[in-house]
Amino acid sequence: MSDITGLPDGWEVRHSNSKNLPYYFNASTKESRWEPPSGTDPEKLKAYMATYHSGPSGIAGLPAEGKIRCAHLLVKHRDSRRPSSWRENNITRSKEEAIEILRGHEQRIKSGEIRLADLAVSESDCSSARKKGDLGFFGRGEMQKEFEDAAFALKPGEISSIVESPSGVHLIERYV
Ligand SMILES: O=C(CCc1ccccc1)N[C@H](Cc1nc2ccccc2[nH]1)C(=O)O
Repeated sequence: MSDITGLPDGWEVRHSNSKNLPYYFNASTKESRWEPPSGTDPEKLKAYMATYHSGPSGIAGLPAEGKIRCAHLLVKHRDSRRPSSWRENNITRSKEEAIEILRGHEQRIKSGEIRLADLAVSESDCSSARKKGDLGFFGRGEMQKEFEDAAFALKPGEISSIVESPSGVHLIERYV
């Protein structure tokens, strides 16, 4: 059993956005359920939920358990889910062209010439551009899977390689 959550080994608490409710998920068996599994220590679980799942940012602005904070720079292309943005009403570039553009941004960022946040303001096709690409805190289950997996694989401070999602191609920087 996990000392932190009180749940049996392998089980974790996740957040259902659609129902805005916590649910219980076993990553190895892929089981999920609305009620804690048998073998849970109810007092430990109650304390854990009170601390980490009390609201979007948990206690005192700390990220609620399982939440991370990222910024990203998105370049859309004609096959993006929504090939339009604040930058360009009708985006017709190909995915290959989008990747080339993002490679250029990646070189400038990784050489230290400019920060991702400062380039996102003018170059990102996401509405978060006006917030320097900052997406705020999010947990698993809140973003497109390809984006989520890449973001959660980063350590705080790390910048991803080029990540493809239904929205386009991204560079992701994990803050917290
Ligand atoms: O969905 C949004 C808004 C994202 C956002 C989250 C939190 C704060 C501000 C913006 N924008 C889409 C483009 C887009 N697709 C994404 C997929 C994953 C992460 C960020 C993304 N941004 C679009 O503009 O088409």
